[in-house]
Amino acid sequence: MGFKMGIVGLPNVGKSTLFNALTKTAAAQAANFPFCTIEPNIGEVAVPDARLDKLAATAGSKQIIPTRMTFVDIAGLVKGASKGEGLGNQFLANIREVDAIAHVLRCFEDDDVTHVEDRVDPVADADTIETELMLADLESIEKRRAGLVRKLKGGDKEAVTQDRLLAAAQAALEEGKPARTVQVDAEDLKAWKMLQLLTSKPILYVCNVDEGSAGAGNDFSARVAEMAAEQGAASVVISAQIEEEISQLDPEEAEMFLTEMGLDEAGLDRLIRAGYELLHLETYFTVGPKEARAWTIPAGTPAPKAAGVIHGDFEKGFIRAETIAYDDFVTLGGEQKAKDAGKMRAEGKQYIVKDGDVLHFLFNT
Ligand SMILES: Nc1ncnc2c1ncn2[C@@H]1O[C@H](COP(=O)(O)OP(=O)(O)OP(=O)(O)O)[C@@H](O)[C@H]1O
Ligand SMILES: [Mg+2]
Repeated sequence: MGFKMGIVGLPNVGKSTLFNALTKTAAAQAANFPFCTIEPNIGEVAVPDARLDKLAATAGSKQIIPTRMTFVDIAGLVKGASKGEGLGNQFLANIREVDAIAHVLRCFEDDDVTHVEDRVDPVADADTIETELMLADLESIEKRRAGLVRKLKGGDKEAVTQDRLLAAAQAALEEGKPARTVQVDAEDLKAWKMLQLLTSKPILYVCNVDEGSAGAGNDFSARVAEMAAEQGAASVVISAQIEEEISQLDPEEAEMFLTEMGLDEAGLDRLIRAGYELLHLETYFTVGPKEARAWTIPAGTPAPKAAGVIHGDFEKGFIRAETIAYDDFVTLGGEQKAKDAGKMRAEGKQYIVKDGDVLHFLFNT
């Protein structure tokens, strides 16, 4: 499956620095000039989950394999981007392809680091980007609706749904509201997602603050948090520069460094988890002596589909899932003991997997 989070924002706000920190590489060129990034950088990031370590310790698993999420570092956008300014439309396709947006906002003062608009104002920056995305959506909606006219005359059912959804998005956008404010019925969700509207994607604001504000945030990030709350969006505070430094350290050094800075965990972990929540993703585990492994599923996934994440055959030949809740597994002391205590359930095809389930799939091939 794979879930993709796009890193979006004005040029030179720290997107590539953040990407490098997340992927613990120097894969993306990060430098103090606008439009440093042109081609998107794509990287997979382990989703931190303390439960996985506990499960591995309980079962004596040799290897720990976290689940992963993809981040895409996208070129910076500027005012007029929807009309071709800056890198123009090139980046829009990159944004269309992601499942959610991490919108990086500059929340640090530093006269040496260029701001494309020569001032630090994250709320205005957020507005600049959102406006461009809304304009791009409006333009693409107009084009697409014009392209549907013939099919609509023919009564094509799919076209009718598409046009109805596009019209709803258009109405919101014309009122200056992003497409994500449109209430979509459950049965339309799939078609809605297929429209890939830029402003329909869930958004997480990332406040890139100065080193000293990594713990408590600053006035800029407080204003972003306020704006996010008004929109019903999430925001996290992070210092991309510090995170990049921490990501280069070995785990013990990193822990010491975090303590020194008064942080209880790396901002990246919070960011990755926030992204996971934003996408309504959940985790189930497979645990044995060889490995303890985490797998990602959308919330509400039935057992056979969850099995299919491991292998298509698991889904096709699904018989049942031996299921132990995470807490039972850990407090009772592993699979056998949980089973002895009557805490292993045999779940069938209708079972909706719960976050934290430890599963063992039985299947036919
Ligand atoms: N929290 C921070 N505090 C101070 N400087 C920072 C911080 N985060 C990033 N920077 C600096 O800002 C500059 C731009 O960073 P980066 O290249 O990551 O931006 P970008 O958003 O990817 O830009 P572009 O859109 O041009 O690709 C770099 O010099 C980086 O070191
Ligand atoms: Mg960059």
